[in-house]
Amino acid sequence: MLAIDGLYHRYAGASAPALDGVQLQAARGQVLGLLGPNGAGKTTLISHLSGALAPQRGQITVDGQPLAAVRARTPTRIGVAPQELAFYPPLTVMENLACFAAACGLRGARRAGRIAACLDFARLQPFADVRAEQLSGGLKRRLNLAIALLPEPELLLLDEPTVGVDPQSRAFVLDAIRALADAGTAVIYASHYMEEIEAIADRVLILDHGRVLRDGPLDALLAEGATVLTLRADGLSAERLQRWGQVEQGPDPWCLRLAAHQRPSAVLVALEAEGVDVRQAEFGRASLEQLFMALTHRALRD
Ligand SMILES: Nc1ncnc2c1ncn2[C@@H]1O[C@H](COP(=O)(O)OP(=O)(O)OP(=O)(O)O)[C@@H](O)[C@H]1O
Repeated sequence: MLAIDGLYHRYAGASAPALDGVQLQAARGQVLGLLGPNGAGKTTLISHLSGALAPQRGQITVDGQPLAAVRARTPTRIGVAPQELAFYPPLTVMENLACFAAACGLRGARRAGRIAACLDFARLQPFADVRAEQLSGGLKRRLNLAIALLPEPELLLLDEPTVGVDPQSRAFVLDAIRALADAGTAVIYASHYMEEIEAIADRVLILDHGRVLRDGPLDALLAEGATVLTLRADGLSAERLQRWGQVEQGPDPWCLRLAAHQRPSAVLVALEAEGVDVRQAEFGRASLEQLFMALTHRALRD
C-alpha cells in the first residue's frame, strides 16, 4: 500500500542526514514495527508520512500515487497519533472528538457514527464528559488514538503510543492496534519497547543514523540470532568459550555465537566435563533486543 524509496532528509545546518536512502513498504492488514534508538530518524520518517515534511530526495507513494497527491485528494487516508498528545486539554473527550470529526470533514449521521465507534473502540464512553486535561496518562493516549481513527484511515501511524501508559491501558492499546490491522488497516508502529514490537508486529524495520539496518518478517529476524548460546556459569572465561565460536558478550550472561557445525549440546557436555558449573543455558530464537544490540551496538535508550 505504502512504498518509500530512497528517502533522504537533512535538516538545515545539520552535519549528517536524519534519513539517508530509506526504503520501506507497508501492507494492508499488517503491523510494521519501526525500531530505532534516540535520534535514529523515526520521527523524521513519520513527519514525511504525515505531510509535515516534504522529501528532499526519494519518493513516497500510496498505491502507486505520489503521497502529496493522495493527501491533497483525500487527506484522511492516513491517520497519525503523534508522540505529543494532540487534543484540546480544556475540552471534554466528547467535545474533542466532535471538534476533530468536524475538522476532518465528517458530517451528519456519518459523523455521529464515527464518534460513537471511536469512543467505543477506545473504551472511553465512561469518560465522555470528562475534560481531557483531567484524564490519566493512559486515557489521554487512548483519546489520541481515538482521534486518529475518526476518519477510518487506511494507513495508521503511531509514534510511541504507549509512553507513560499503565500496563492495563498498554495491553488494551496493543490489542486494539492488532485488531485494526486484522480488519485491514496498514499500521506503522514506532516504539522503543521491543517486547511490544515482538508482540504485535508482522514485519520489523530497524533504523539507525537514518539508515535501514534490517527489514523483514519478525520471525526471520529472530531466527538470525538462532546460533547464539547464552550461558550463566561459574568458572567460565572468554578464552574457554572461543573454541566453539565468537564470544559476543559476557560475563553473566555469556553470549557465544556458535561457529558452523558446532552444537550447543557439545559445548555443555565439554564444560561439564571440565568442571564448569552451568546454572542456565538458552539456545534458539534470539530476542529482538539481542538482534538490535548486535546491529546497532547500543541500547534503544541512550
Ligand atoms: N528540527 C530539527 N532540526 C535539526 N535537526 C533535527 C531536527 N529534528 C531532528 N533532528 C535530528 O535528526 C536526527 C533524527 O531525529 P528524529 O527525531 O527523527 O529521531 P527519532 O528516531 O525519532 O528519535 P527519538 O526516539 O529520540 O524521538 C537526530 O540527529 C536529530 O537530532
